Amino acid sequence: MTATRTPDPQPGRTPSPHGSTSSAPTGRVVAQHRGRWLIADPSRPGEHDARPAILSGRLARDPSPDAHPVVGDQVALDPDAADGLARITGVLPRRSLLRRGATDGTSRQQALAANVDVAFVVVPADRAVNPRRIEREVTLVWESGALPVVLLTKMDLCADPDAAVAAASGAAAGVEVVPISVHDRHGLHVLDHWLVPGATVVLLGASGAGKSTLTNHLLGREHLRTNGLRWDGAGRHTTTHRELVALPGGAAIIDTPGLRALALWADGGDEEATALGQTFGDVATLALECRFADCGHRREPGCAVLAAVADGRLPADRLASWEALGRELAQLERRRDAVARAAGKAADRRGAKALRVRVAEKRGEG
Ligand SMILES: Nc1nc2c(ncn2[C@@H]2O[C@H](COP(=O)(O)OP(=O)(O)OP(=O)(O)O)[C@@H](O)[C@H]2O)c(=O)[nH]1
Ligand SMILES: [Zn+2]
Repeated sequence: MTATRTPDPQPGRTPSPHGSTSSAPTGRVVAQHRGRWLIADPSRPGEHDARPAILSGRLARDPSPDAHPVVGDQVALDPDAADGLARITGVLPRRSLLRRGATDGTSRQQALAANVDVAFVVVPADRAVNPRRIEREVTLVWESGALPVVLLTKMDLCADPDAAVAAASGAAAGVEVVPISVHDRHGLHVLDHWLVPGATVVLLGASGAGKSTLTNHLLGREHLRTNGLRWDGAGRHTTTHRELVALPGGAAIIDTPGLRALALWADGGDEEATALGQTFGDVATLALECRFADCGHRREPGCAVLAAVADGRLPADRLASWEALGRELAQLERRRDAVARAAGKAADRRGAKALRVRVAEKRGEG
């Protein structure tokens, strides 16, 4: 990723959600809290000078999934409300959208962060690398439209660095794997590659993986001391958590509760097949060699996937994981709320595809 993007629209003048040019002011959602959204000037992402806003009546009544803004969104504003509180009138087209599936067994989803460019999948190397978890998280990131990058953390505590890198690389075909240690300051400069001005990043990963340690390193001490988010003019602050925060070099990081450990969510259509195929490129490539185009890779004659398992080229666990994630995605797809299917998805999907094409081009260049 060598080209520097300028994702933020020019302050004050951006395409409206409907594509026409509008002079409505815009801003970026840096935090969301009990019916209030904290909006920053798009030219200065981060918590500084952010101001509170609520949804316009029309937007508040919009029932379509993903209609309401989340952290990272670019929004159109009506600044002229009589009570001095800005109204969010619309959400501008998204480059990506990270969602988490419902934890209650329904097909309800929750959008967590928008316009994320790069998701660092944080994997601790002080213990055995878990390829199944990497497969899941990388698939979810591809699905969102962001670019996944695997960070192997705590390399200073890693017993067998080569084996850890090999295990992580094997789980995420085609995804860059970066070994780092915040403790030793090892490998951290490599992250500058993605932390370009205007980029938005998130860290995903299990508890204890090293996300906070890395976030604090990236933010620097200065930011930690002034971590309060302003919600009103009365000097009240919330200090419970960070949301979207500007990094010293001009990138921004989104760190919200619930984003760190995501359940898989399928977007429907061909998207999940694409995301799965990107994570499991090796299996997908093998499957092209199966005798039958609709091979289920169970007991079919001439199955290239089973042949690869039999002679050790493909770990049986990886095949099982591919099948399990495929089943999970198919099940989510079946349970999906019909409303969600119909409403508001097309624009999202086009955005995700466009970004994926850009990412693919960039990876091809590099
Ligand atoms: N030796 C060493 N320890 C590290 C490194 N990075 C993080 N740790 C330690 O690993 C532990 C977990 O790190 P955290 O940053 O709290 O992990 P987390 O992913 O934020 O965990 P949650 O907040 O539970 O999601 C802490 O004790 C850190 O000090 C590193 O590079 N080297
Ligand atoms: Zn097969």
